[in-house]
Amino acid sequence: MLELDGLVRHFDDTIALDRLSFTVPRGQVFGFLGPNGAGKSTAMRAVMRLTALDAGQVRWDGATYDLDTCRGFGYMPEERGLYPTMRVAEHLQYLARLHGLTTAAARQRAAEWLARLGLSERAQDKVEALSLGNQQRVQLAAALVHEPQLLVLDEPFSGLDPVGVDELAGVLRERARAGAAVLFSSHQLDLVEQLCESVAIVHRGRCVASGTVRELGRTGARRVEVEVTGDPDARWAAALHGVRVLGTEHGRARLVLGDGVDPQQVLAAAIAAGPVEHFAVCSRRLSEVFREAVGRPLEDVQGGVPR
Ligand SMILES: Nc1ncnc2c1ncn2[C@@H]1O[C@H](COP(=O)(O)OP(=O)(O)OP(=O)(O)O)[C@@H](O)[C@H]1O
Repeated sequence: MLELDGLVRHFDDTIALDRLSFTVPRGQVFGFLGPNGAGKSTAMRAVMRLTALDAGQVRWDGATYDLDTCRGFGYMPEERGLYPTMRVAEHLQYLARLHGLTTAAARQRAAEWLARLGLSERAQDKVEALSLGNQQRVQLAAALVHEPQLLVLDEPFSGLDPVGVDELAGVLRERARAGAAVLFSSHQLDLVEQLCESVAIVHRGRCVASGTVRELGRTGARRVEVEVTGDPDARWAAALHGVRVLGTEHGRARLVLGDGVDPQQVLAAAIAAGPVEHFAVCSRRLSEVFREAVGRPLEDVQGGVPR
């Protein structure tokens, strides 16, 4: 288990981490979310002992640890750090050796991970000859090559094509099933919602929401998704007390119900407005949880259209 406990980090007048605390259990793919500049990369660098803390502690399996322990972790930094003129396979073997593998094991693992990430044919190419997305795959292979028990990945999905996204999601699930703790940052909330059991949302250096995606979705005002034939914008709902139309998507309106509003009353109003094609009481989406947690309601950001 990885524990971030009251982390504080200042850069001159900027407070990058402001008593940040959350826990990443083993066996989970854990999403680390937050707006630009919220403190995600700084927190990940602190986990890897690459930045000093003004206060707080990071613990792995209950104990503080040194830089040497970090060599056993898998880390993909925000600033990608490969040697451009090294050949892909040679580069991975070199990094695997740095993580303590024997020459033979390094060669074997490098070949396995290149195959897994679809890069076997590029093994003898120089890193700089690869597209950005493929360089990213090499960087991921570098974080995975020693099959670490803790993976810390800073925006690992950015720049990957949809096949690459699926492959990486599969790899992260597999590592978690093998007992590793997997912490990654992302701005792709739909992907995080599908992939992660739990998330932490950081804003201005503080954890403003954390828990399982399911629990977080259940908190807050209830949502209703409804489709009335001929009225995709749910004009009928605007007149209902305590009901707000968040937006429409594919002909279905998403409504927020205030305290004490009974979904059955809303259903009755929908039926009165016309034939009801669809009606469902639903949880908050992660994108809605996120926007509310960072203080930017959905309608302020997207003109009311949920995505
Ligand atoms: N080396 C540094 N010197 C000065 N300020 C820094 C430094 N590193 C980070 N900061 C500041 O700390 C705050 C947190 O930055 P950080 O990079 O951790 O955010 P982030 O959540 O990773 O953002 P993004 O999603 O844009 O990558 C920002 O205000 C940033 O400008």
